[in-house]
Amino acid sequence: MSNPEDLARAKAALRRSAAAARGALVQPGAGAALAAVVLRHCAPPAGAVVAGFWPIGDEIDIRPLMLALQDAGHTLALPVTPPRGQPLVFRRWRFGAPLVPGRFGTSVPPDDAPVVVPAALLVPLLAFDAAGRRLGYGGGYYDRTLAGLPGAWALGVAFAGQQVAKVPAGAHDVPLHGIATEAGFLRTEP
Ligand SMILES: Nc1nc2c(c(=O)[nH]1)N(C=O)[C@@H](CNc1ccc(C(=O)N[C@@H](CCC(=O)O)C(=O)O)cc1)CN2
Ligand SMILES: Nc1ncnc2c1ncn2[C@@H]1O[C@H](COP(=O)(O)OP(=O)(O)OP(=O)(O)O)[C@@H](O)[C@H]1O
Repeated sequence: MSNPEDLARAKAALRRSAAAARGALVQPGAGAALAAVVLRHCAPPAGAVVAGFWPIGDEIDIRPLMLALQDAGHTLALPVTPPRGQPLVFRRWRFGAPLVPGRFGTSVPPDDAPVVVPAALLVPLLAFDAAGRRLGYGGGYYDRTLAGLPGAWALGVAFAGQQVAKVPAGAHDVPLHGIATEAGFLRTEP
């Protein structure tokens, strides 16, 4: 997959099929099961600032996990989406603090919430594979963001059914260190 047009086409096709298939994976209790998996198998380092995200559409609900991490003493942050081509900005947030509408239907902390640099990131995705490759919505936001945070620990979070045999990837795609689902933890770093 060396040709950029072929890669873009393959990603677009997988994006369509993965988005169409994800709705059938949504199940009550998945968010709580995901939280238990992460706390047991791949909890972030004590005290780390953890970037989550406010779920949209059919994404797995990571709010039980974020609440458990806050209760364990972590500072939480949520991404604010800048114009295309720029990395995400993370602002501090805790349960009960306000959220305002952001780009692409996201909910984000207001402008007066302090900007923080996360040491660990919970990363949303449409599809993943056993090598830790991920397919997002196509904005390239997480790839740009992770490229600028080389020391950060990136954990993909998804329904187990979002795994595919192979996610097509190019030079910009930053692999995840692991993927947590409601069914278990898959370590993907070498
Ligand atoms: N919950 C969440 N927050 C996030 C992301 C994400 O993937 N999920 N992002 C990841 O980069 C950034 C926002 N970027 C985004 C870029 C494109 C689309 C997008 O194309 N959305 C689809 C519909 C998604 C759905 O409802 O399932 C669309 O508008 O057609 C969404 C977010 C930061 N915040
Ligand atoms: N670090 C980067 N520097 C420059 N361009 C990048 C970088 N990362 C991604 N891109 C570009 O952004 C566009 C979208 O990338 P890609 O299809 O991998 O998005 P995605 O991973 O599905 O989306 P997201 O990360 O927002 O969830 C592509 O044109 C890609 O070349």
